[in-house]
Amino acid sequence: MNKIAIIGAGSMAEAFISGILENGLMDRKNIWVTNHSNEERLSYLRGTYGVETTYDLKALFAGADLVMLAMKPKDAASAIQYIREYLTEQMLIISVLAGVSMGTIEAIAEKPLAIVRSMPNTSATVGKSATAIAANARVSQEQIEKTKRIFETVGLAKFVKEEHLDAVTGLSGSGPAYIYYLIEAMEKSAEEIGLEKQTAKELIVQTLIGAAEMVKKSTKTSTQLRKDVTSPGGTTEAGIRVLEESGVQEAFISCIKAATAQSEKMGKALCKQLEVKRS
Ligand SMILES: NC(=O)C1=CN([C@@H]2O[C@H](COP(=O)(O)OP(=O)(O)OC[C@H]3O[C@@H](n4cnc5c(N)ncnc54)[C@H](OP(=O)(O)O)[C@@H]3O)[C@@H](O)[C@H]2O)C=CC1
Ligand SMILES: O=C(O)[C@@H]1CCC=N1
Repeated sequence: MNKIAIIGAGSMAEAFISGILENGLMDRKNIWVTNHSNEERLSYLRGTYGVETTYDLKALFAGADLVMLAMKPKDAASAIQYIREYLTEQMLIISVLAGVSMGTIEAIAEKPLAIVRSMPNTSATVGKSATAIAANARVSQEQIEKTKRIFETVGLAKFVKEEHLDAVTGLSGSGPAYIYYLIEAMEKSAEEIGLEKQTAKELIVQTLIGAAEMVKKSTKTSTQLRKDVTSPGGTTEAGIRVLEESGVQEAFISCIKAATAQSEKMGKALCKQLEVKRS
């Protein structure tokens, strides 16, 4: 791989920089990063990872065959407009923007582009992202393979149809937050029932890892695995009864649907913003 220009220097950008370097996929001198205006952040990335940082667009894009869009969706229109003259059809554009379609990116850039749209999650920071990726028709087989290699440096990478990416965003993009929410509840209850904080944390973490491994490796369904824990008249039955009475499973389903709808809404809002600008 030649050179990547990363536009946006936040947590997602850092996860990819770290993953690419740890896996020896690219030389640090070929990873170039820019952001809107936070020079301190660029200095941190330069100091920590030895990557190149700049606000000089000519230098940023010179020889770049990969461009990663890693700003917030609300900043996408202005950021892409700002760099559009440097984007070419030969480059591969990798987007991690929630809710922003490949068509919208081309519309902002006002030119056809080879784009992959992805939805990773913050577990990319520890190489454990669950990432879904879609590619448009201009992306070559070689670029698909490149993309897969890049995303596999931060975890699991699965190709899906673009129409499924909003649902993926609601499910696994936001997913870590749902799990942290559950962990918060487990931590609070551990404190209330008098368990020592550090011990409780270790037990909670191992319980989550163990349950995840069971779902991954067992041939049983998650429903069956839950039933296996639940002895008749026992503790789990008493606990699950409270969850059922409180409609917790339905609430989780509504939560994922709401996040999916929000991803769709964010994409539409950006389209509207563009229409308003043009009219
Ligand atoms: N966080 C998450 O869980 C996930 C996020 N995503 C997606 O990843 C993207 C990035 O998220 P995250 O890393 O959390 O965001 P951060 O807020 O951490 O970082 C955003 C970065 O974008 C930069 N930026 C803003 N405007 C511009 C511009 N005009 N030109 C260049 N850079 C600009 C900011 O620079 P400055 O600091 O100078 O303003 C900052 O470096 C989002 O689109 C999000 O939807 C995808 C999956 C999961
Ligand atoms: O909350 C968000 O919009 C981003 C996208 C997926 C996770 N975080």
